[in-house]
Order: sequence, then structure tokens, then C-alpha cells
Amino acid sequence: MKNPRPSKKQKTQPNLILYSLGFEPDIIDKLLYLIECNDEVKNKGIKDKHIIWTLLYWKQYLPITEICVTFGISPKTFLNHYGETIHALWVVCKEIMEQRYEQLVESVGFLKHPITKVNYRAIAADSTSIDIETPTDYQIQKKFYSGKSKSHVVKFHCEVSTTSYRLLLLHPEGFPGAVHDIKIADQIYMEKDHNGEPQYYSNGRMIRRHDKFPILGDRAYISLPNFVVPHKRSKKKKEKPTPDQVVHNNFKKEQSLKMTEMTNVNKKVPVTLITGFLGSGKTTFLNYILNENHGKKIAVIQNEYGQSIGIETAMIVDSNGEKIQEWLEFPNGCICCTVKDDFLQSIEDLLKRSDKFDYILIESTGMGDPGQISASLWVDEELESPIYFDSIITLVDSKHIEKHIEKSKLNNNNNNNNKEKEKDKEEEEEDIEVHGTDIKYYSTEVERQIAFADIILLNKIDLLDQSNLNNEIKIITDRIKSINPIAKIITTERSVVPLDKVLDVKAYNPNIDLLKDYLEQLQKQEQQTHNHQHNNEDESKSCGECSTKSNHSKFINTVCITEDGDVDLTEFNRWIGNLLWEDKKDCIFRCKGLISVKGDDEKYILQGVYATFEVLPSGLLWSKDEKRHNKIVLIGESLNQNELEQSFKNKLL
Ligand SMILES: Nc1nc2c(ncn2[C@@H]2O[C@H](COP(=O)(O)OP(=O)(O)OP(=O)(O)O)[C@@H](O)[C@H]2O)c(=O)[nH]1
Repeated sequence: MKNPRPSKKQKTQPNLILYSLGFEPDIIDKLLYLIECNDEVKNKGIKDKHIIWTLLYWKQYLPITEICVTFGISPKTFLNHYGETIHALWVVCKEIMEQRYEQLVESVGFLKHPITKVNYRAIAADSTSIDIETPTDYQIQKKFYSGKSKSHVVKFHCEVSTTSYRLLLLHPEGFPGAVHDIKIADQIYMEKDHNGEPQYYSNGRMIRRHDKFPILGDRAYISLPNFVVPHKRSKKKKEKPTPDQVVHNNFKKEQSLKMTEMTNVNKKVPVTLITGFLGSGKTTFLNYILNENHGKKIAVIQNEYGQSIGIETAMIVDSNGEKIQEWLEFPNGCICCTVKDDFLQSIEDLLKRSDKFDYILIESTGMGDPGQISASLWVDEELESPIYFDSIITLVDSKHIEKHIEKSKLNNNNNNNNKEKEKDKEEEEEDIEVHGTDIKYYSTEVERQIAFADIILLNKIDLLDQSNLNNEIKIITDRIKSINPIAKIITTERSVVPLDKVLDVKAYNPNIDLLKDYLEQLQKQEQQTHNHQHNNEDESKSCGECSTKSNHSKFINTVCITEDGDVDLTEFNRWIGNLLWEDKKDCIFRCKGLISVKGDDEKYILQGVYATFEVLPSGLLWSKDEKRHNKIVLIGESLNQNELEQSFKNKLL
């Protein structure tokens, strides 16, 4: 078959006007080629000159009259061709974008190595350069020369989602390489009127797109108001240490642990999120902490669901019990409904306004989703937030937990009473959503609060049957573990618990000791399940314990993957990223794991809340006689053990 691509001889010389405006030199050839290849538009008689006119107008480089004067055509001639050409360009544009996307993936670092935990902003933007042939004209050479890459380049501005890492925007306008990123962004985000003039607010400030939705960028964008940039340059990636260096470093780490804690971590203010069902004892817990001899100046932020006013209180209590009232403003009544960045920003602002408090307790609404809040507070080191997210503590009313959890299951039970049946159906429909052929069951708030917890306070144990207390506690504990097997469960009366067990526990640090605790708990539980086996199905059906357990997993379940061997770190990041952002998006609430990375003597730790995750070295080495293995715990809705296990196995080296 004849190749419709023009031969070298026939090739149109790049038009200088387009060229100087930053188009790739052979853009017209490429477009013609793509039009020729496309059945829908190939017979429209579109020529290079039509494309040039159209691009000049389409990109608003020249008004129609100027195009007509420059090319010696009438406005009618221009308009006759414009419609068809623009349609043809639209048709083939998709292909151009795909081609360019491939180039981008090759050339942009952060697409190849996605940022794993920048949840601070939803969009990251940067400009990327694509090499062009060296222009012959010296003046044009100068314009396109980039000192950084030591070549002639055209720059394109792009935006990437920091959660899905998808390319959200590749601005079609190319800029000569010598232009600074900030100028490009300025042009792109500037709101212009139909004459191309910048628009201003009444206070004189220039209007920009994304004004209310700041974009994450590197320091090149430092003076642009809609960009959030790191305060200082990120540290260069350290070279991988040799095994000896790791031992040495660990020793040093241990020695300086206290110092480090005092200087680095403790400089930041820990934030603990307290959640729990209505009446579970959250306020009692808060009051208990505030009245204990904690020696801290604590800020308490309360967020009550359903308040119509967009103002929440932030109460600051010093170590002497003195209270200062402050106000925080949220656009909505509930933390979890606001843009998460606003919430974090509000806390940071509060810290600026009222320095010198050393702990923040957030009492969340009885109906809020702790996952959303914690994901917004668990920020990247590089963003240098003055706070760090310590843990989620969920209070559970031990007397009424059964009722709360059972409520969700009742919705799915067939009830012979017609009236109730209909009511059930309505409620059930609220809980079920169809995704393709899959039916997904949504968990209730109380289950989610348990699923997201790092620590669970099993409160109000004084209300349980005291003559059978141990047994009652065991039943409730098992029930909780069936939802979240890795949370630490502490029984309490009137929420009284030693403060060091609940404050500053650093649940989100890559802390191998904590993880070991979690995994040991899980192991014990697996052991129990193993020991509790039946000879046949009938025996199992008639066993009360089993029938209750099987019901537990209806909404939220835990998948635990244990596999010997190593993984490639990049591949593992891709695998878990794909699960959290695509395959099981919003279905996996929490993940934790111990990962064995090929070629690395350190154990790695996986931590995740919703789509936010990180995999970091723990500082602890695999010992020589230890079998290298991976253990991953995934807590979520309707998770399939076999499917996830198999998918992970495929990633093992
Ligand atoms: N018997 C008993 N009562 C408790 C215990 N803890 C709290 N309470 C009582 O339970 C009630 C609810 O406690 P709160 O601390 O207000 O619960 P909450 O979670 O803040 O409630 P909401 O603000 O409605 O979400 C109060 O009357 C407390 O005194 C406990 O361990 N035992």
C-alpha cells in the first residue's frame, strides 16, 4: 500500500511564522499526514496553507483581517476553508495528543515516577520540553535554545492529577525554550477577554484560572499566586547505602532517636483525629485528656455535622487549663465535605495566628468519614507542613456496637412483612451501587470509623454484663477485628486510658515496631481462624461463631496477603497505585504492609489511607536467617482474597 506520507523532497518548509510561535518545525507535515491517513477527513482537499491560516486564527495569534492581508486572501476564502480544516484538526488532534503523551511520558520525570503521597493539592503542573532540530536562523536558534537541556526545545505546559497521575492538561500551545516556566504559566492561567487582554478583579488583582484551586508546582512558580511551592528545594535522592552503611545508619538512628524526635518531629504539631458514633464517648474522652496532667497546650477543633453555619470553634487549652477561644472558618459545615486543602490550610493558619501550642485534637462528627479527613492531613514531608498526622482514634460504644453494625446488615435481610420489606428495599438501594456487573455494598458509618482507626477505644464497658465481662469483651473485640484486624483495641470506662497509649503514637511513621504489633495481632487472628475449623459444611453452618463471622465480612472485609520473595519497588508502587486509584478505587480504606524490596537489605513499610499511600524503608534490616517475605493487609469493601493475592503474586520477582 502506498504510504501517504510526503517524501522528503515534497516536504513543506516549516512556516516561519508558525515556527517562531513555537510550533514544531514539521507540525504542518504531521497534520497533513494524519489528515491523509484518516478516512473521515482525507478527501476534504485540505492543504498546508489552510492549516496555517487555521492554526494562526485558532490559536488567536492573528485576527482574520491580518491573516487575509498577510496571505492575500479574502475573508470569504478564509472562512470557506476554516470550518473544514478546524473539523479535520479536531478529528486528528486526538492522535497528536497521544503521540505527544508518549513523548511526555518519556521526558517528564514525575510521570515516570509518580509522586506517591502529595495529597496536599489535586493538581501538579510543570512545563516539559521537547527537543527540536536546531533552527538554521541564528535569531530563532537563540529563541529556542534552552541552557538547561543544552538543546533547542519547545516547552509545553501540562497538569497532572496528584492522585491518579493522569495527564489532565497538555496545553497545545508550545513556547520557545528560552521562556521561563513562570511566564508560560502566567500566560496560560491568565484570564483574558476576547481581545486577549488580561482580566482583573475590582481590587486590581489579576484574574487567573484555578484561582480557588491552587496548583502544586516546583519552585520555578514561586511568585505565581495560584501555585503552592515547596519552601525549599527537595533534597537530592540519596544513593542506596551498602549493607554496612545501613547497619551503621541504623545504629546512628537508634542513638539519635530521642534527639531526632525532639528536634524534627516534635517541631511539628501532632494531630489526632477522634471519631466515633453518636454518644460513643468522644466528648468525654476529650474532656478527660484536657483535664489530665498532659503538660501540653492543646488545640481542640470540633466539627459537628449538620451545622448550617460555616464556622467551627477551635478551642485552645494550655497546660494550666486556661482556655482561649479561637475561630476557624470552613466553607461548609462538615470537614469531610470541604475541599481538603482548605481544612489543612485552616489548621496551618491557626498555627500561624496562635503559635506555641503543641497538640491538635480534632473531634469529628458522629457521621463523618474519617478517611477523607485523615487523607487530607497526612501530608508529604516535602510540603513542610507544620503539622503531622498522628493517628485516628475511634470510640466504640461497647453496649450498642452490635446495634449499629447490625443496622447495615438488617437492610439486606429478607423480611416477610411487606411494609418492612419495602422500607428495607429503599434503604438497601441506598447502600448498593452497581458497577458494571459487580454489586458493591456500602458500609455504614460506624463500620468505616472502625475500619479507618489506628486505635479503638472500646468504651462504656461498665454497661456490659459484669458477671460475663471477659466473654462479652471477647465477642465485641472479635466483631471489631472482623472489620479492622490491625487496629489497637483498648477497653475503657468513661474513656479513661493512659495518655501515652493514645497521644503522639506516630501511627503513620514507617515504624516497624508498630507494624510488627499489627502483624502479630493479625497472625494470632489467622491462627484462631485456622484452629477453628469444621469437618464439613453442615457442621460449619450450625456453628454460631462461624455464622456470625461470615456475616461480618459482608460489607467490610480484610484481605491479608503473605508471600515469600522480593518485589521490584517501582513495580510494587505501580501495583498498589493501580489498586487504589483504578481497580479498587475508594473500595480500599486502609492498607498496611511489610515489603521485601529486591536488592535492598532494609524492610519496607506500606501505609495507605484511601488513595494516599507511601512505601518507605523502615530502617530495620532483614536478618540473614530470616526468610524474606511480604505481608500486606488491605481493609475495604467487598475485597476478593484470591483475586488480590493472585494479582500480587504476579508482581513477585
Ligand atoms: N456509663 C457510661 N457512660 C458513659 C461512658 N462514657 C461516656 N458516657 C456517657 O455517654 C454519654 C455520651 O457521651 P459523650 O462523650 O457526649 O459522647 P459523644 O461521642 O461525644 O456524643 P456525641 O457528641 O453525641 O457524638 C454521656 O452522657 C456520657 O457521660 C462510659 O464509659 N460509661
